[in-house]
Amino acid sequence: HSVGIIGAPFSKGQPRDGVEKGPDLIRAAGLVKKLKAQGCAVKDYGNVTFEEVANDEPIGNVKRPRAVGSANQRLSAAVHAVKNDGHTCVMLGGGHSLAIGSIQGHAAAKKDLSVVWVDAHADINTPLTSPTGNIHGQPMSYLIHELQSKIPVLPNFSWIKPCVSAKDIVYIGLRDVDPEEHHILKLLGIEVYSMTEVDRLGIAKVMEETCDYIFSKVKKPIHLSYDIDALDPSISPATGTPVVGGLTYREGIYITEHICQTGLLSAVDMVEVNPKRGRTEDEISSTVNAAVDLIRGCFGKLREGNHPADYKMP
Ligand SMILES: N/C(=N\O)NCCC[NH3+]
Ligand SMILES: [Mn+2]
Ligand SMILES: [Mn+2]
Ligand SMILES: [Mn+2]
Repeated sequence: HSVGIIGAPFSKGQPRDGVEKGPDLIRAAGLVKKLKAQGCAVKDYGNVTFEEVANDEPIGNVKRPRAVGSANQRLSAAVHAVKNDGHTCVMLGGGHSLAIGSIQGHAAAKKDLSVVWVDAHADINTPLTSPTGNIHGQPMSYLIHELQSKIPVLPNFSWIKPCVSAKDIVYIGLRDVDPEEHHILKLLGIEVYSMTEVDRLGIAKVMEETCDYIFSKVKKPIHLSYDIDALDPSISPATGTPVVGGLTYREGIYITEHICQTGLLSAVDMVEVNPKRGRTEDEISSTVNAAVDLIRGCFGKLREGNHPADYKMP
């Protein structure tokens, strides 16, 4: 596996700061070294620098539109470059509003994508349905062809081109969905494996059905957007909007192992790690270590163990 890492220390899609510390915390936990140890070629492209935007007044109830739009435009260019260099892109957040730039930049390089969104939340409010106006609850709405008639003009958002079809999206882990989002999911017929389906089917069947669904038509590169709050707060408490009844560590890892074995993973986001939301160092390290382990699972780490193809027994 050839991996390109981008840090996106950005928090303005949501009201709680601290999430901008995610990229460097994940690096400090040894991500690059561990990926190299499991046989990956890794290039760390560093952190995207974001411009300060003054007087970023809300538009309607959409908060910090100019900062979020500008940050995602820069992130989009960075992801596009990593893909053009031939790597699988790992975007370390930062808040989930960054999926706008990550998916846009990925689509600029790869055209048609499948999106697997692992999250307690659907993040599919439009600017007009969002109860809070926080853009990290809205990123998908800016990306989906079928929702474009519902998106108003926003400053610094004009560069965004819708690039994902509703039929190419699968959600896993949902358990805190706004009524307006639920209506959108049903209206668009988007494939959803909420925690109910995870309980009913078990994670193996969920992943089998997910892959059957996204491969039922032509096979497309996979964009895996992983919000750490998909995991149960007992594992990943240091995050902005924890929700009880989440994925176990084992289920979370199974998802990444299964996606890896498809051979189609083309970009992964790991977002919403927020050290300021951990009450103890242990809570922070549990959250950060889970993020690292999930990424390692995306790139071939198996719980049965691994050994290099060229290993020669002494
Ligand atoms: N973690 C969050 N999204 O994934 N928070 C914002 C969405 C709340 N409805
Ligand atoms: Mn955000
Ligand atoms: Mn999210
Ligand atoms: Mn979430």
